[in-house]
Amino acid sequence: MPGTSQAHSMASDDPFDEILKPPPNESPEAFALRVQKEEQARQISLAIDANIKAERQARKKKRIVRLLLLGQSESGKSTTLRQFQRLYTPTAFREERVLWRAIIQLNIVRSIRIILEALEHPSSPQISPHVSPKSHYRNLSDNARKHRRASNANPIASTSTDNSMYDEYFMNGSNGHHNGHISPESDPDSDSLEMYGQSTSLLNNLASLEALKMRLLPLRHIEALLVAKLVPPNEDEATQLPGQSQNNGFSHNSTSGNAYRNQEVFVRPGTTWKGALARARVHYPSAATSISREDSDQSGNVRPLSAGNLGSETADEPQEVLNSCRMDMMQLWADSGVRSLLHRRKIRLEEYPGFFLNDLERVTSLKYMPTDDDVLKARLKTVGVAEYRFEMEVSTGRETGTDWRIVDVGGSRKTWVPFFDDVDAIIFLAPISAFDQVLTEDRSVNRLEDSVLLWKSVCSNKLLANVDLVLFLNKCDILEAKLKSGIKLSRYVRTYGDRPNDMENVSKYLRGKFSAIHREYSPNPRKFYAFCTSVTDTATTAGIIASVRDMVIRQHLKQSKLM
Ligand SMILES: Nc1nc2c(ncn2[C@@H]2O[C@H](COP(=O)(O)OP(=O)(O)OP(=O)(O)O)[C@@H](O)[C@H]2O)c(=O)[nH]1
Ligand SMILES: [Mg+2]
Repeated sequence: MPGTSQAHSMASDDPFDEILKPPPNESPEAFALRVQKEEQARQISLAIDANIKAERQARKKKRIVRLLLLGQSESGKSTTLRQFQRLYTPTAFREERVLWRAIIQLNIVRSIRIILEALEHPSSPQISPHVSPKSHYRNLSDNARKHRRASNANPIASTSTDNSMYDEYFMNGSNGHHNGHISPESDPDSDSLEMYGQSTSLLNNLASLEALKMRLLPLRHIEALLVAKLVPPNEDEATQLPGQSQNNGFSHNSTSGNAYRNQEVFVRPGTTWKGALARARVHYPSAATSISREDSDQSGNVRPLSAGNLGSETADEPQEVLNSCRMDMMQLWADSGVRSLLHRRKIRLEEYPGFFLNDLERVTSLKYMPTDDDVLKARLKTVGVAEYRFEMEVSTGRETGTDWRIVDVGGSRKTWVPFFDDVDAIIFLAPISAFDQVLTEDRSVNRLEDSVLLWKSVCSNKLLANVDLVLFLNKCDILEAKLKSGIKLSRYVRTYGDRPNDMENVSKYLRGKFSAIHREYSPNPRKFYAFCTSVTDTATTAGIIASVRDMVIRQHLKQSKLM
């Protein structure tokens, strides 16, 4: 019979042969049925093969868009990235929220330390990095300033060494003086605790202040615990104080408030994260993976968004300590004398990154779990360059299935250039609220000036000539509060003149300046996209990010010659 002969003709060393071969006395009907079934199975197998092939081809064709986030330290790059994640990979974002609790704990301890150190040194010079120093900026020679500007503001563009630009756009360009940076005058030398000693204030009762400080001592212990958990053991830089390595005239000894304030905990993409993540035993879907280019030889380097090896503890010692110190912390922050000392020293803690003192009751509760807003407000400095990859989880129409690569860079601008290749768009963040502040890393440089020079070098960079630039004039909420509190833009930006010191006029003015630089310095004409943003605000940022997403996709299609 045909079936029998076919079966017998097959190689006899196949172990399935004996089992699968047709029965020797197979009837013609059974034979026909068997052949029919075999054909059906073959068709199914072919269909499966075709499916796999189609999927593979679809994956190949899948859109990969690359977005680069640029801007000075503390401009809001990582926060913008977190907004993308919150919107497009909400599951991963939610699962990571627990990890941010440790960062928030550290942020709280840091704020309290800043207050305590301001009390320790009531008569030291005004040291807030958030206010231009009284005289040092003006005392720098032009050459020294130019040198600092060149090394700080233009490291990414070899063609951009012209530092007169800030003056041109923001100063009375005619006289060439740098007197646009008029620092608010204060008289710190006359500070003493007694002069803040309002009758009800802690500062009026030094014994109770000392007792309160003693009760807050455990905060130092948990700070050390948190730093040890977050920072890899062989990482010196994280605990080194900038003032120690560079004598810039502002360095204090390590016990001073300034030194402490300059010290920031950061995370660096690297292998330690992998082990840390394993210990945390938190599941991260592939959507939230990050690959460090700096460590590209160490492939498969998967970690959560810069949050570290935290969150797995059932008994959370830092949270317990914070909980037990809550009344003292609240008393300290609410104290009228303390507030007036901080005010006089121009330490505006509310504007500092990672400020949670107004939420102490909630965030120190034992069951505290960070909200979306808390995660966006938390401060964790990025060091190095990390590429975060995710596929949009939620359906967003034609963008479904797009693979996003968002590159978030940290302070070291030397590492930016390799990422200018193959970019679809750049979001440049300029924190315009910082017009009266100086860089933490170089207190001779005004933050707005730094942003302007950086914007110019990005606009003029030839590698980016065909890349769409999106400008976020960020921290508009802080800007508005500053203007309302009476801080005048014209004291720092002379060319602002006597225009009204309100949000509408100030933002319009700054937008115009940034736009002019874009127009003048772009190698080829291109569109100018600019938004006034407060990227910590979820509601307003969602709309802006949707616009950016559409723009980036359009740009990507254009570049792929699909449009
Ligand atoms: N109030 C307010 N805070 C903001 C805004 N944007 C960012 N922040 C806060 O500012 C801090 C710094 O933001 P990051 O996103 O960490 O800044 P970054 O540019 O990534 O800084 P580096 O990692 O040092 O380069 C964080 O605590 C944010 O919550 C804003 O628009 N308004
Ligand atoms: Mg960052």
